[in-house]
Amino acid sequence: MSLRVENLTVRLPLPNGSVVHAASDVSLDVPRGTITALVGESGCGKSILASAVMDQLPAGARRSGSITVTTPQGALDVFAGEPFRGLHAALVPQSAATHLTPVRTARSQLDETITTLGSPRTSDELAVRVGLDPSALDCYPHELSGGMAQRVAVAGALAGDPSVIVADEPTASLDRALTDRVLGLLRECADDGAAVLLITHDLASLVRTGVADRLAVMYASRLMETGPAAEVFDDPWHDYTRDLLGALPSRGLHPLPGSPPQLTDLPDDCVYFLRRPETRQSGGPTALVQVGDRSYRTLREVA
Ligand SMILES: Nc1ncnc2c1ncn2[C@@H]1O[C@H](COP(=O)(O)OP(=O)(O)OP(=O)(O)O)[C@@H](O)[C@H]1O
Ligand code: NI
Repeated sequence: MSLRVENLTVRLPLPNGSVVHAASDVSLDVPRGTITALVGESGCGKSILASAVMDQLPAGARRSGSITVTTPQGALDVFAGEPFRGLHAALVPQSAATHLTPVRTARSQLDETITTLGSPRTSDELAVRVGLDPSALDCYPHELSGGMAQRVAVAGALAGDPSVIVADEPTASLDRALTDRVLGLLRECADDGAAVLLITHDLASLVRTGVADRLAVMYASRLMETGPAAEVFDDPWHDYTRDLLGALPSRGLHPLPGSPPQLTDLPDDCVYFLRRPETRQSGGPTALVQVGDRSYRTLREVA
């Protein structure tokens, strides 16, 4: 019941000949019973990592490395071509509204998921699990509020009792109260034994709810820092993490300098220094260095 990403590199060739560096040597462990939050600015590669975990990379993607989902029945290589989606690993999509078909009730869509997966669950049982009155399932998606639709999507993800849950911006369109409910739901899934990868750029909610056990910070296709969430929030080691946290309203709303880089044909060097020349940190090949249960990407000092 865990997720292990090892040395995952994903390259997306574009028609114009350039190549998007969507993930570069990413290694990440999400043990059972825990939530790891993957954060970073728009376009840094978070959703590509989610797609890789679900073996749903865009056509033409080149990848190396491995992703293993450990289930009660054993370890499963997600790139081996065996069916596993929904059963061993499930995705909670960003927008339930676009995920659900408008012409059928929530119940009929949930029932279809249950049947396809051969799950012993019932749609009423799943509705209750996610805090929905079962009668809400008889609505069409447009009759549901954003928060209710999102809970239907979570119910669908839970239908197969997955060992691994990947939630890609599951609270993007929700207000604070509903955000906290959906995050609370993911917490319950983890407490029941799932390994949860929560992708979000809503750091404020993470700080407020304390829902994440661990934090992984991504920048320009690479992990910059990982560690216990509370420790990283209190004492970020990498400049990028520090700047990202400094942009929070509770920490002074200091905007990050510049804008995120294009991910086409990135150098092997660490690129955050390009946005922060005053840090006097140069590029040069970098590495993620492990110190206890934390890790951070090293930068070479300018001599
Ligand atoms: N199908 C695709 N073909 C080519 N490039 C893509 C494709 N999907 C994503 N990319 C590129 O890969 C990089 C990573 O994208 P990704 O969607 O993973 O970012 P993200 O961190 O999830 O951003 P956001 O927070 O906005 O969702 C971006 O540069 C994006 O433009
Ligand atoms: Ni994304």
